[in-house]
Amino acid sequence: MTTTATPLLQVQDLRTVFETRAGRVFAVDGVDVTVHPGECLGVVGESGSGKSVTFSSVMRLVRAPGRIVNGSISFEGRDLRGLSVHDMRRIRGRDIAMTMQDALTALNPALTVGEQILEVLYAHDETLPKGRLARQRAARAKAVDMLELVGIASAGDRLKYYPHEFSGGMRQRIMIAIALACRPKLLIADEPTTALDVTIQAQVLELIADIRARLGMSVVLITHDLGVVSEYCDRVMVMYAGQVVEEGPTASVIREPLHPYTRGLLQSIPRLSLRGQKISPIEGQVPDLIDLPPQCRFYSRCGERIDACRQRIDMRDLGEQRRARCIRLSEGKA
Ligand SMILES: Nc1ncnc2c1ncn2[C@@H]1O[C@H](COP(=O)(O)OP(=O)(O)OP(=O)(O)O)[C@@H](O)[C@H]1O
Ligand code: NI
Repeated sequence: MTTTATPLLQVQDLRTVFETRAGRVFAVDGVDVTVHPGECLGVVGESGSGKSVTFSSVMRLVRAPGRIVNGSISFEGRDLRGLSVHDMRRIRGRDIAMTMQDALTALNPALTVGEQILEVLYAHDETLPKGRLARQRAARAKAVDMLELVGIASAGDRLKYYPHEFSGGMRQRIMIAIALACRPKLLIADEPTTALDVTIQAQVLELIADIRARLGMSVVLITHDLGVVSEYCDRVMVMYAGQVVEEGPTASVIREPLHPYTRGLLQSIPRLSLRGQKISPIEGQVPDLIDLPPQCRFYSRCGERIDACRQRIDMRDLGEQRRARCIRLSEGKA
């Protein structure tokens, strides 16, 4: 990966809102994302920070009452927001695939896993032969390959199983198999492991890393776990209350976090917090995303706040691919 290469995905100033009875929820509020070819980008932040909505917006899968109100989404230089529904469907599955947070609801309970993989292949795989029988045979062979690739034994037989006949970990693998069926250039994995026990978590993550290396694809890994990010991601983007608050190469962000929120996240993880430091969760709650005052969104929870934080805070470019949204950085301390 070189930083000068044209990005695979570039999102600028994305805003996605939900119109609710209580008011307009600014779920994603001015988010920029860059994913380079071949890299793995980690996206972290507490529950409700806008991680899933950001990437559902990229896939144009946000449902009413949600909608994208601003921003550009460019994939290999093509503007995804301007594509027809038909063209967008071709991009999904073929170029970009996303696995959803909840595998059980994301899979269709009424179809066998084989049928679900075949559906994707028939819709997107242009390398399948034309004749009906040859096409069926080739697609089935590919479906078996995909299940084997994600480590499911007796794949040929398992094609006939329904989603509920698999364990949670297996269902995540199946979702990954479906996502990878057309060899996308970008895989967006939304919390692929939260529901799983530690051993299976590691297996699923190793699997994604392995396939990424073999297929040369880019990965966006959405997770609560900075430990996972430190192990698997080249760069990390930290989200808080609908905004990106810090971004940079993983090793340097973990070694020297610039935003107080990132420091808070690190201190709440036993295996990453600095030795001798007390492990402590961040106190307080994420602010209500309706009627946000123009001030640092972390203000109420920040131990380092000053009066000047009560104004609009922009992202600052700090060199060496580091960016953070904290006014105290300009004072030379943060
Ligand atoms: N259907 C909806 N209606 C109203 N608001 C919504 C809806 N879906 C999401 N939101 C708002 O968008 C915010 C961001 O949600 P999102 O799912 O992106 O968070 P997340 O960072 O993925 O959290 P988690 O880690 O729990 O998955 C939520 O806090 C919520 O306020
Ligand atoms: Ni989410």
